[in-house]
Amino acid sequence: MVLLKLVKSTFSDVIPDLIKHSSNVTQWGLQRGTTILYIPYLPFNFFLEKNDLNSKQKNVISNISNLNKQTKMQATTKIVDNWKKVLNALKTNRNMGKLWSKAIEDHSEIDLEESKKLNDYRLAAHAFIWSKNDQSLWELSSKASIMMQMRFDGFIGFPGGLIDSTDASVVDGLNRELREEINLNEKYYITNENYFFSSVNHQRKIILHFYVKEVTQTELIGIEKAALDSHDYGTEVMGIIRPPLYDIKPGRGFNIFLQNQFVGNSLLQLLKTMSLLDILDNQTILKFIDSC
Ligand SMILES: O=c1[nH]cnc2c1ncn2[C@H]1C[C@H](O)[C@@H](COP(=O)(O)OP(=O)(O)O)O1
Repeated sequence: MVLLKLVKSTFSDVIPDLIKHSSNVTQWGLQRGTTILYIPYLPFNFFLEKNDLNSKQKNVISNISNLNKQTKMQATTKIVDNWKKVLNALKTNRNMGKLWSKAIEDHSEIDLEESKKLNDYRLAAHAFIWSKNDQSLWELSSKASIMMQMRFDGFIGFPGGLIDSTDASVVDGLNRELREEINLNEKYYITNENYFFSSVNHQRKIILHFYVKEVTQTELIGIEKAALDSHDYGTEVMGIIRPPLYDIKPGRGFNIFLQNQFVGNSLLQLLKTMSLLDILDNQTILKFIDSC
């Protein structure tokens, strides 16, 4: 990390546009004051292929590219460690209900290719449809609006469902479910590019695929309104909800929402996806769980 600080101060003069921004990453559990490089979205090859760079500059970019890989690995280890703390807090928090700690024990993450080998397992797929948020309530704001639903069984979950043998693919089955449950317009249909991660429950022999679709705030409101006309509205789907991501003191807001009952591993899917999309960092998630 110290090395990276050095790199930043030395090289930022050489290629100022390469180092877009550096940040304290306390949310990843690194010590305050630690600086890491935040590498721009453009791939390094983009810079290496630029004709106006001299060989020294290209060398610098190659070195930073290698450091970037190392930094990512270190940061990922920290994220994974912190994620374990989140899982542990979820398991041990008494206010979150026995059902929830069982859900965490029963589900584990599985690689997509690995999951294809479990061919006697049922498949289900659910979607995290969300937008960045530009609305605020008094002085409170949240970074995102996320679509979840109150189900017929009193549990909260994401729209989606079991994949049928008649569905041409997982994504086709998911879009069929989204049509039935939330009347999703086909222009928002999920594609393989929206795939995020998969979980498995070996006891119940089911694989849960999870997809993420970002839309604009206006589009999300349109999707929510259209859901009222869905086939399943009022029967399987009792209402569309948005998790209130607010941090309201004392102890109100998202931590109250966390005390609901969530179907399958949907709460894990919610927290993990918010963490990966940087909607809420792991430290904040831990704080919310601890204040349940
Ligand atoms: O949002 C969810 N996240 C993870 N797992 C979920 C979610 N919703 C349901 N489930 C589990 C529960 C079941 O084992 C299967 C399928 O349930 P469901 O979505 O109710 O399926 P149908 O609509 O009946 O096809 O996934």
